[in-house]
Amino acid sequence: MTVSIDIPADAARLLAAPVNHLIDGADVASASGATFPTLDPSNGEVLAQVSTGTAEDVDLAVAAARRALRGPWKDMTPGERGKILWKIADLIEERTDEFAVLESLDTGKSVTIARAVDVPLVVEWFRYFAGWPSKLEGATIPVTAPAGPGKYHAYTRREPVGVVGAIIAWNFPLLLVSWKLAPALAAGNTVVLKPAEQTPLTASLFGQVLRDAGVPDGVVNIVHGDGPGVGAPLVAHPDVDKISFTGSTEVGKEIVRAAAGNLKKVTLELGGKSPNIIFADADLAEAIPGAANAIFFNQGEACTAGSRLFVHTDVYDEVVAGLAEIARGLKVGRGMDVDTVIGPVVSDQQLERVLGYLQSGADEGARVVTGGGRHGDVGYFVEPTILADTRPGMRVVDEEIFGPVLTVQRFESTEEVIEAANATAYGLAGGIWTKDLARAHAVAAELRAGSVWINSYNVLDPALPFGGYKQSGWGREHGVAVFDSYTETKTVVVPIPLH
Ligand SMILES: NC(=O)C1=CN([C@@H]2O[C@H](COP(=O)(O)OP(=O)(O)OC[C@H]3O[C@@H](n4cnc5c(N)ncnc54)[C@H](O)[C@@H]3O)[C@@H](O)[C@H]2O)C=CC1
Ligand SMILES: O=C(O)/C=C/C=C(\O)C(=O)O
Repeated sequence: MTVSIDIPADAARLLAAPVNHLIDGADVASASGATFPTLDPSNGEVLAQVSTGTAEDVDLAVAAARRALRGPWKDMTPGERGKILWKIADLIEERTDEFAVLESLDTGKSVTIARAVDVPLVVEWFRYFAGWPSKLEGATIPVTAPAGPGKYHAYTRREPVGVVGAIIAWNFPLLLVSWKLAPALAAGNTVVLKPAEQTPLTASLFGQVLRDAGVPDGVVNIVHGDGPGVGAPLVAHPDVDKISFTGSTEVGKEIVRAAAGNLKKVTLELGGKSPNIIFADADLAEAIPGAANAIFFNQGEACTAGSRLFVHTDVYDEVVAGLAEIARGLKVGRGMDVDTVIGPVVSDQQLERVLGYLQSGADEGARVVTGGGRHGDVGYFVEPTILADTRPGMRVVDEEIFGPVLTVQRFESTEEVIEAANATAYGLAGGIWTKDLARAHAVAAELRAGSVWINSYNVLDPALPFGGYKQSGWGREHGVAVFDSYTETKTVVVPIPLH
């Protein structure tokens, strides 16, 4: 019998009222008064009405964020900022069920996974960055030119970049909020957040948490709406100092062009088509479920998804058979059913995209081992799919699908698989499964990717730098590395006369 989760009372209240913007600490409707519906991807029904932002709302939010840079936020000690970030973590943790349910309803993902993975990770992200405000140090630097040593005292300060525009995607809506806001706030910036139009709910609940945590008005502003209506004016805004973006490579390129007006800083966390390599000596009892999880986690809607599997020819048939057995056993269903593993993809548009890829794979000669089509005829469900005997040049191999679809290719030599793994426009992540750790490290060094997991996959941590080579992005998120893009370094020089 399928057990479904009930909607907690607080979450139900949020769904009943219009989901508004948060501007200068106030819950406000759009200047235009317009709204749009956010839908439940398991059945296409309306979950809530959301205010539709425009450039006018963006202007108000940016002005509030600019003012807040000069307000009480600026005068707080690093310790006070750290305490606020820790408080945000505590409040999210207390409201785990509410956040998990809203995330599941809005994205379609499993509520069980949202509760066990998404929300706890968000809490960890805020706790990790709560420790950083007091550790953002400059340096004292000895100078040689133009004067001799000892004549000048020179030091650096780490200062906030200023107003950050954070534009995020729909696959991990709350987690992406934490990836952008925790470091931005730790460094003393103020923020205008634009959630994805498909998944506005947890950002709205997060807005309530901010007030309860004592974040001063205007430090974080949230404007809902679509890319052209809200994202584009935010990127083009002359009073925004930095854009931090997670989404498609195509929009990432548009953002780079649009940010040129005031040469605002841009960091991009974009798409991927990550290789996952199983060598003949791998522990297949680990590698096969590991490869399945690498693609099917979050319905394949993960930028890091291990979507191109390379298997040594000696174990190819065994691996493909093992993967097919796992894929056939995955429970596809509503995210709100506790035993669901594969929920619907986020929207009808995403469903059409994924089905289009499945059709092109079939047309181009991929062998459908299991899955290959839509699951049911209500909601946006896709069957967990394994396409074997695929090759470069097929769209399913070359392009990011962002659904539960794995392509499998055969290889014989290490050199051959390194070349094939790197033959992609992307460079976000990769996986290597082998008992030969010397080979694993050698191959890890050759992969052109920002994260490589050995005998594991998708291990993410707030302390570990994360980002892409090639067209997977610019800059690094998480860890100390993220502060390169959330702070400006100021050099201060003063003469120190001897008398
Ligand atoms: N790197 C990642 O984690 C993600 C990658 N994708 C990839 O992108 C594909 C399409 O998904 P979409 O939702 O259409 O991604 P998208 O890149 O269009 O949307 C991501 C965010 O960018 C905003 N946006 C769209 N156009 C904009 C513009 N001109 N200026 C500023 N902001 C803009 C959207 O409103 C949303 O908040 C997916 O199938 C997947 O391949 C999608 C989501 C996340
Ligand atoms: O593994 C996780 O919990 C989260 C992964 C997030 C991404 O891969 C993403 O942002 O797409």
